[in-house]
Amino acid sequence: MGSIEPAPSPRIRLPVFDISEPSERIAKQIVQAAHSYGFLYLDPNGTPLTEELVNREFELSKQFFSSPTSEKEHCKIGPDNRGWTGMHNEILDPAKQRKGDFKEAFNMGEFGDDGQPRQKMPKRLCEVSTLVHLYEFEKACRQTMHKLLDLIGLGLEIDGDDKWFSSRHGSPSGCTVRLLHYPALPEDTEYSPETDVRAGAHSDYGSVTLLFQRPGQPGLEIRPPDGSDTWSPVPPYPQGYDETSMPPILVNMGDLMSYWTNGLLRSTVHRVIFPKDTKGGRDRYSIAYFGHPSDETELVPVPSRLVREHSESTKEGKDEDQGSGSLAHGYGGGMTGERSITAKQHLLKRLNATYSHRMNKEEEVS
Ligand SMILES: O=C(O)CCC(=O)C(=O)O
Ligand SMILES: [Fe+2]
Repeated sequence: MGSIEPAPSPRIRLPVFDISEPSERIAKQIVQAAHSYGFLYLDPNGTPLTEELVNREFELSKQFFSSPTSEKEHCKIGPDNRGWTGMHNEILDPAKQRKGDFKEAFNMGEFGDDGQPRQKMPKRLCEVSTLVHLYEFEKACRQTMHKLLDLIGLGLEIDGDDKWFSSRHGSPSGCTVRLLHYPALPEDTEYSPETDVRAGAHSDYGSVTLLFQRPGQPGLEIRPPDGSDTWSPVPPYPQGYDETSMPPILVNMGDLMSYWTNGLLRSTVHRVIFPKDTKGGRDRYSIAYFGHPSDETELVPVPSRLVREHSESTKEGKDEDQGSGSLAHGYGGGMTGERSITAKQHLLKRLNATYSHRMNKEEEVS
């Protein structure tokens, strides 16, 4: 008898928000989506992230990843979480994966106020006009994050401070632009779709993540809100979206946002798989902007009636696990036990966990 096909993934319809005219109504809807799904789409309209800016970032990403391994190795990732990490070097869900993620990535930390990078940059990304662009892209991501955070603050009815979140997202911080490349699998490669994945199940560490996807390069899946042990695809274009323009920006809440709101905002577990129909025959490129609060921000409870009410209603509940792949959401049990760690301590804690799973071997990028 042939093998049994896994049950089809339930489709969920994430809302798309146009924030060109921010309002209380939109703010409430964003908070609702961040609570229910932990994920939502942003129409680039109303953000400084133009098609030109995003396309250029992807072009540079392609150029960098196509450079020889020896060049990329000059900028190998270190404990500061900046630089290049090669194929199978990270394993995001060690309990489930047979081998490391089928991906390579390049992390860029914050640029200085002078527009210069604070890390060793690869040859391909060193030209003056390239650095100017990379700085502009990072700035546009930061501005978009601030606008989104102000809407989240408004939707959460934060006591007397419209900029509660954004004023806590300055510099220095762990904010990172991450270029990602998931190479196509050669035709005859043996792989098992459930254990060999492009990025294992995980939740993000920071406050909010912006994710840029490319047309025709699907693969991202999230745990559905009902907590079931299935996966729902999050395609580059949501249903009914005008596919002649660039894909909307995907936003998700990270562990820190969940921690800060005692789980009111959901840090949803997600993964990236090889598309089932093309048998992994196509490369996927994506770009993530991981938003983090300023390093010294103390993670005291968010002063919001809604967060307080949520905390009351879940007081009886148990602490949740931290980012396990089998859960619908990540680290949400923030307000119990010891508190008041800083954003930097929070990030280091999570990075240390990842580092113990990073394999310190020489990588070959095929
Ligand atoms: O490539 C993607 O779609 C997602 C990447 C991701 O989830 C991550 O790097 O945290
Ligand atoms: Fe992620």
